[in-house]
Amino acid sequence: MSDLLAVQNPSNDARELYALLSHPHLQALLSAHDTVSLRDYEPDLPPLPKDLPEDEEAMRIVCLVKNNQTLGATIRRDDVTGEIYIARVIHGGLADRSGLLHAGDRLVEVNGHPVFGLEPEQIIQILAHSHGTIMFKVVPITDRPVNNQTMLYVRAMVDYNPHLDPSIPCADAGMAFRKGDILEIVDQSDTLWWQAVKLPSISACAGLIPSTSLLKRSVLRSQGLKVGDRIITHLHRLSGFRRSLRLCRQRRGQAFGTSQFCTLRCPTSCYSSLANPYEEVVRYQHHPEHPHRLIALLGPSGVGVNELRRRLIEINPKVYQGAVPHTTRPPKCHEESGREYHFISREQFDTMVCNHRFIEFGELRGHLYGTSVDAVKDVLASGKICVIDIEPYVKSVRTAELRAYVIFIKPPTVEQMKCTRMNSHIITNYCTSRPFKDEDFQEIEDAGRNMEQHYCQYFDHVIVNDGLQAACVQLLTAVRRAQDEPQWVPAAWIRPTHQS
Ligand SMILES: Nc1ncnc2c1ncn2[C@@H]1O[C@H](COP(=O)(O)OP(=O)(O)OP(=O)(O)O)[C@@H](O)[C@H]1O
Repeated sequence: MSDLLAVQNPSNDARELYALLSHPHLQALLSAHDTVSLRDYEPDLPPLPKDLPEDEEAMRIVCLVKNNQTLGATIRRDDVTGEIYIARVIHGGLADRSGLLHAGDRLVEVNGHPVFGLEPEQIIQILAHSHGTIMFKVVPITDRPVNNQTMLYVRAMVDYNPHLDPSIPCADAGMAFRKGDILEIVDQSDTLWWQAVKLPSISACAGLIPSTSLLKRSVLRSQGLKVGDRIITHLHRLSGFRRSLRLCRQRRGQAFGTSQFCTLRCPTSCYSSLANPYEEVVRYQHHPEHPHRLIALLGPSGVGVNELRRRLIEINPKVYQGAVPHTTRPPKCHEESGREYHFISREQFDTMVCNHRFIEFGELRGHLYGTSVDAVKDVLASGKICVIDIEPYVKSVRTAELRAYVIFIKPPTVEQMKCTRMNSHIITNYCTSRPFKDEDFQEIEDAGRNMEQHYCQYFDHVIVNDGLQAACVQLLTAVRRAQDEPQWVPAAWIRPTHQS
């Protein structure tokens, strides 16, 4: 300031600088800076004793203030030496955020208690009874591994509860998840126990989850199987699957046992949650220039899947369309091949089955019916959104080719169905219908629960079909969202993986 004042005939810039520096706020800021920069912040440590041995280990004293959160670290005892080590530091937990404790650090004292020779449970007790600041004396690990892992996102295909898993090192550090949950795996450095957060994440702190191989083993064990056993997922015989038989689904029984259908596409035999308990997923935004995603609706028979599908198409037939099915039955006089059905011979139909060209097929009154992949692709190629209803075996539509967005139509409670379906009719057979009975509602509810329990991991969206109008609006919104907003999809759709 004084230098500036001393300048004779100061330039405009110098004058402006002087005016700025004279401003009281800036003066206060400069004064605060000078005060802080002159202060000595070094800790006042006692001088090191002169007779320290050469090989004295460098120790680190770490003080953490414990709040309601757990410390976010697990410990292990080396059975040979009796030393206690930090086994892992939970990503985002208190210890991790302090940046002062690392997996592999040797624990020497906790709050002044030497821990050598103690059992991990005894140390956990010391920690559990400590409040406020906890002091750890540790010998830091010398070669800390560099964490160069990339983020991995997976969809859980099975349920997991750490409190029911006897093999987890610390159940409280574990993270429970349900089928269909999206997990962000933040640490895979341990081959057995990974760390993950559930998305959308409300906590920055990760939890322990079993690695793929460990989870596979524990799921197999719970099913009474061993690693290496050939997994054949059973077709869950759920009562209440689609009854209207507009397309009679899944030709069951002897006919499919014939050699002709030996390569019959069995939607579940090779598609098992047990084989892949975590499905790798990526965030996928449908590109406006690519064909739309297929919309696949499923739900228990009688819940209203077809009613909703029909109404959606009716809203805007220029945008939404069903796929034209194939059949071996002869055309009726008003029918035209490629409009109501693709009329084909039994031999042609069998060839398509053998070539896996059907998403679903079945037999009704001696005739075969099926929805083909090509019929769906034709609709998609025309720029429309194809809407089909399927049985819950979704393997045939969860492909890179069709990229199906699966919507589960869930029944409301029996009491609610009694109100909303008072004037509706259930289709009991190919073409006959009658008013709903109470048993029908119970059957729909049971079948819905069963379906959800077995297949919820494949649902991208769930709509409760209570009021028809409201369900229709929800369907419209969900279908738009499927095309316009980013969604989690199997990584194999975007880049082939070993799972594909
Ligand atoms: N929310 C609703 N409120 C009232 N009636 C409904 C509702 N949803 C569907 N319905 C009626 O219930 C009956 C059965 O619906 P729909 O045929 O769509 O069942 P579905 O799920 O396709 O089963 P299926 O294929 O076995 O027939 C129809 O008469 C339909 O109009």
